[in-house]
Amino acid sequence: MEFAKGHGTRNDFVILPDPDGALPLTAGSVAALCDRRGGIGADGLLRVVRCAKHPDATRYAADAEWFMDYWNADGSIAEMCGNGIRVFLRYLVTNGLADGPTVTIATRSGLRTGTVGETIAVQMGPPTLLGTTGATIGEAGYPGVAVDAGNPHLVCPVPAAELAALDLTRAPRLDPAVFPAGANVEFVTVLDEPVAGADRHVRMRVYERGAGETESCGSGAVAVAAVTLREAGRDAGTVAVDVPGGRLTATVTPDSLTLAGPAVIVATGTLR
Ligand SMILES: N[C@@H](CCC[C@H](N)C(=O)O)C(=O)O
Repeated sequence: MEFAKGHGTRNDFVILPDPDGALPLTAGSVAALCDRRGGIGADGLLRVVRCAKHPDATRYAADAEWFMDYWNADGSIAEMCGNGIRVFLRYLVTNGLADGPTVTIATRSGLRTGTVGETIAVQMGPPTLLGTTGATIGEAGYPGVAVDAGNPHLVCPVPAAELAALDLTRAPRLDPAVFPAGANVEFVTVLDEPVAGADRHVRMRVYERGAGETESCGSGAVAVAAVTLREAGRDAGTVAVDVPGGRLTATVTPDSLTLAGPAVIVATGTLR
């Protein structure tokens, strides 16, 4: 079985081409492939399958050829992955499976259209800011804003000195009444250093549901940008989001959100 490996700002993915949906993927087989010692190693897995061949995507078959079947490293399934979409688009265009530069794919959260160039920009749709809630790490509480970015997020502003010191080796505890299916938790600090072309500049760390601390999370950057702009009293603007793996840029208008950043394929191979 052929595979590829790619990443977007070091949020990394195993890519499995399975146009006809023939692979019997299970939580166990995905977790084994994503295992960094016994498998290929990744934060998640992207199955490249035709919409017409996957039960979660047949309704999109008239509008998109390909479905991003996204799995977290622990074998759980997620609705959305902002870095995964960009890597998925890079894979499609690099392998001649889609004509660029503009490609629409299906996800469990709906159709998404991206533009493939040196970087890849995806129309993510406007996130929904929900109520305030919080996370707990050890004895410390972190108030934040719940955000639906296609998948669930909690955005917690923290001072710069605290951001680097946070222990994200274990999952922050959440209110199960707010997040019955868990959530990705972003901790964010607004930075003073301006970035050309951006209205706001922030630094983010993330604990991803189903993967642990990762070096980047595209949907997390979307959630962070929406919260950052709202707290600045703005309904539009561009936010530069620095993550441990690089920089993402989120541009918000009242009815859209575009996520942009690098996405690369680093290897191809054969599974034994
Ligand atoms: N890394 C992704 C998000 C992947 C899914 C997430 N862990 C979840 O369970 O919702 C991104 O770049 O958005």
